[in-house]
Formats: sequence, C-alpha cells, structure tokens
Amino acid sequence: MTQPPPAQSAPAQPEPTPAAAGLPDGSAYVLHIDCPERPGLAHLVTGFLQDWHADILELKQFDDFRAGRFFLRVHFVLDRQHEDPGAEGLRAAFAPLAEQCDGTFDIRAASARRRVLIMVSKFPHALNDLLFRARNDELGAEIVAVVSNHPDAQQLVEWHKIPFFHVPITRDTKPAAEARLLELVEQFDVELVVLARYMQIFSDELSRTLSGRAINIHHSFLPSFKGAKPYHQAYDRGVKTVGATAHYVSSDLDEGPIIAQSVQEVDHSFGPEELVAAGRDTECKALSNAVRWHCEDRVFLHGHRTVILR
Ligand SMILES: Nc1nc2c(c(=O)[nH]1)N[C@@H](CN(C=O)c1ccc(C(=O)N[C@@H](CCC(=O)O)C(=O)O)cc1)CN2
Repeated sequence: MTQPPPAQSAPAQPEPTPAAAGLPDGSAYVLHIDCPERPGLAHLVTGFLQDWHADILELKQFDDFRAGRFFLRVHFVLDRQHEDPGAEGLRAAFAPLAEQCDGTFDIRAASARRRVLIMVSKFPHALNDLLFRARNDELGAEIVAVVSNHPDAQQLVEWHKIPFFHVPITRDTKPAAEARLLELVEQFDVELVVLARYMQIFSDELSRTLSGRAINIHHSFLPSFKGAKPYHQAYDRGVKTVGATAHYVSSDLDEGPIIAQSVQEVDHSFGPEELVAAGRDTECKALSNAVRWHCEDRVFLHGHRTVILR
C-alpha cells in the first residue's frame, strides 16, 4: 500500500514557490466519495489529505440523514515540496479508507477532461451552446465526436474540427444504428453521451448499457409535459413559465434522475413558436450545467434522485 511521505520539518529557508495569484503551487486533484452515513467521515477524508500535505481548495458535503447516506467532494492541491504519487497512487492510498467506510470513491487529476460524445437531430441550439462552451473550456469536457440522424449539423461540427457521424435511423434500422453508436463510444473512449435534442428513443438495452453515462435535455420542466412536443402541450395548458430539464437517460422516457432544471417566464401572448424560442435558452442553461457538474464529479446518483455538490 502506498504510504504518505514522513512529515518533514520545514527547510530552514524554504525555496520561494511561484504561487500564481496566491494559489498553492502543486498538482491538483478531485476526490469524491459516497458511503453509508456515520460520524467522523469528513475527518477520515481531511485526515488523509493532511497526511499527504494537501491544501483544500473546495470541500462540499451532504449528510442525507433521511436515507443514511454521506456524500463528499473535495478539490485539493498537493504541496510541491512533498511527494506526488499521482492520481493512481492516491487512489491506492485511499482505497483502504474507502473500504473501511464501505464507500464508492474516485480520485482524478483536476485537469482531466471527460471525453464526451454529443447526439443531435434537427435543432442545433443546444449542440451549438455546448461546442462553444467546450471550446472555452467551461465544461470540464472534451467533445470527441458528434453523432446525428440528420446531416444538418455537419458543417457546424466540422468547423470546430470535431468528427461528425451521420447515422440515419428508422424503426427497422434502429438496432444497427445503436450498434454503430456503441462502436463510436468504444472507438473514441467516450465517458459521457449527451443527447442535445436528439429525438430518437434509446432502446431499453442501450439505456441500460449507458446508464449513468447518458444525459438528455427534455424541453419542459419535468414532470410536466413528458414525451413529444412539450411546448405545444404547454401552450394548450396556458402556462406562464416554460422550462427545461437535464436528466440521465433511462428506459422510461423522460423519467431518468434529474440533474439540472431552468425556467423562463412567458405570458398569454406567446404562441407555440414563441414558447419554443423562449425555451431555447433554458435548454442550453440546464444542459450545460448538467454536463459541467457531471464532468466535474459533482453529481451523485442516489436511487432515483441526484445529489449535486456544486
Ligand atoms: N430511453 C430514452 N431515450 C430517450 C430519452 C429518454 O428519456 N429515454 N429522451 C429522449 C428525448 N426526448 C425528450 O426529451 C424525446 C425524444 C423523442 C420522443 C418521441 O416520441 N419521438 C418519436 C418516436 C421516435 C422513436 O420511436 O425513437 C415520436 O415523436 O413519436 C419523445 C421524447 C431521447 N431518447
């Protein structure tokens, strides 16, 4: 088992470290863990970090006493003057503690970017927003490929120098199209699939295969207006607010665990087309938040719900 370096007395005259903007100088990591709730869990994690001479930049936790579950996420920097075992070494060192509390955990380099494949059909606004945000490194993600059942988005995607795959789909070709998607997931080592207004329903098998690794944006404030044409359903209902919901994909359409939601006020003067236009920004906001929080290891699946440490 990897051992923390022995505590050393500070050197007589420590070398001045290049502390840019006052931040500690060293390798940054993110640790996240969830486990059965009991006293002392935060101390278990912070004691481990102290043993490794880490500076904590951000620590968020949630004690779900109702469900008896504990959630914690910590962003930390190792002091450059001490050993840096890398993410693998830190995982090996923390594993016995995680086992001790029956926890599920991971430790990753804070600089790591999740490899994301985006799926889209005809409406490009959510895709466009994610491409822009990823280009600005706002998402903790690298978009490695885009798949669509229509050719419309090819020029936009290839402008971003990202591979585009047109995979047409019909009821008869759905099994082959889903197999092609999984080939691309494998080929590009994809960690997250994002349905950015992809309007084809995943089979139960594909939903299970990508469970916890596929996020959809539904263009309504769920649980209202599930299924097709939610803005038309909202217009018929005479709503005064439209919204969008980013959720994990499950076999039950639009029923997956909710990650992020966003709303926008409307009024009686909005027809269906105006509701669609008003809703676009809410879709982009909810989806980009969900993708960023997932890629930054801030989302914990907790039964049918999520815990978001943001
Ligand atoms: N297994 C899942 N697949 C998909 C989900 C999901 O939650 N689980 N979300 C949809 C996106 N979506 C709403 O956000 C949605 C897309 C399409 C339809 C729909 O009914 N489409 C066609 C039928 C297409 C098909 O049979 O594949 C239709 O209009 O009749 C409803 C909601 C993405 N996939």
